[in-house]
Amino acid sequence: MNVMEVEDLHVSIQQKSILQRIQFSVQQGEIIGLIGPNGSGKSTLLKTIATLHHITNGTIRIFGQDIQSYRQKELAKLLSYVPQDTFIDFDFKAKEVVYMGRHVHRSRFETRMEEDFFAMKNAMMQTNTWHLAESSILRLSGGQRQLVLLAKALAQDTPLIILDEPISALDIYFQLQVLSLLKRLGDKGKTIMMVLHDLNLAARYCTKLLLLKKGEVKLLGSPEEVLQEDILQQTYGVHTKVRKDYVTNSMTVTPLINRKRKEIWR
Ligand SMILES: Nc1ncnc2c1ncn2[C@@H]1O[C@H](COP(=O)(O)OP(=O)(O)OP(=O)(O)O)[C@@H](O)[C@H]1O
Repeated sequence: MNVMEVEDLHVSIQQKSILQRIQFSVQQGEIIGLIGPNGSGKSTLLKTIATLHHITNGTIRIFGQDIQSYRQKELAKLLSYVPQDTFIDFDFKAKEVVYMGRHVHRSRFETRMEEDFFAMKNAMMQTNTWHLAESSILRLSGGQRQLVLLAKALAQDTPLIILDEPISALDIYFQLQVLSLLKRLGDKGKTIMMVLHDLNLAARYCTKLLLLKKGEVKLLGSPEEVLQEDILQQTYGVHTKVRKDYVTNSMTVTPLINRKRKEIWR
């Protein structure tokens, strides 16, 4: 089933073209790793899908319907989004932040139901944050806050989950916990699209990689198809060695000194 189709998408911000001719589709259960150099447009693409940026041209369809024709609440039942910046300025308990993910399932004056409690608790258990439920979000570490915001997205219980660098503040234990949780969700039919900078983890946990360069899709394919030495050289300007890791059985990328560019670091 086609969960998302993006057709000839162009996005300009303040008259500057950021995304051009973006075209791809995403099927149910896929875990798409959005990769590409700094400034290539990854966050802009996710924000545009989350309707935070105006579409200059083209179409994004979610479950066959143009995202611009959805009412906000309807779309929030289909798509949850966790931004790169997880700063929260209000003194909420962590569990209250996770409960916010449930708002889309209730009218404004409706009280919380038992199922909201279970969705909140389950999301916090899955992300190893249940012990932080009563803590103020202001007193959590950056990594703990990132996990709580992931829990909020899980509590929202949408078929499509969009995450901007969901493991950027996490130690290696929690990186693997989160990525294997997302993989299990993918196996259960959730569709996930996330920005990752770590190409090795992207190769290991994503079913497909979408490579952006200068606001355009350079390639969409399996990790084997996308992570090729010449493609990485052209996109990142870095010489790499790519091979299959015999422990994880996934592609692994080793960046090497780029002799041609005479870089000064070693
Ligand atoms: N609100 C904005 N106003 C003006 N320019 C913007 C805005 N947001 C992003 N840009 C520009 O759009 C381009 C793409 O930015 P974006 O954040 O999407 O890149 P990215 O691939 O997510 O980068 P990174 O890997 O560094 O997070 C950059 O040149 C950036 O300066």
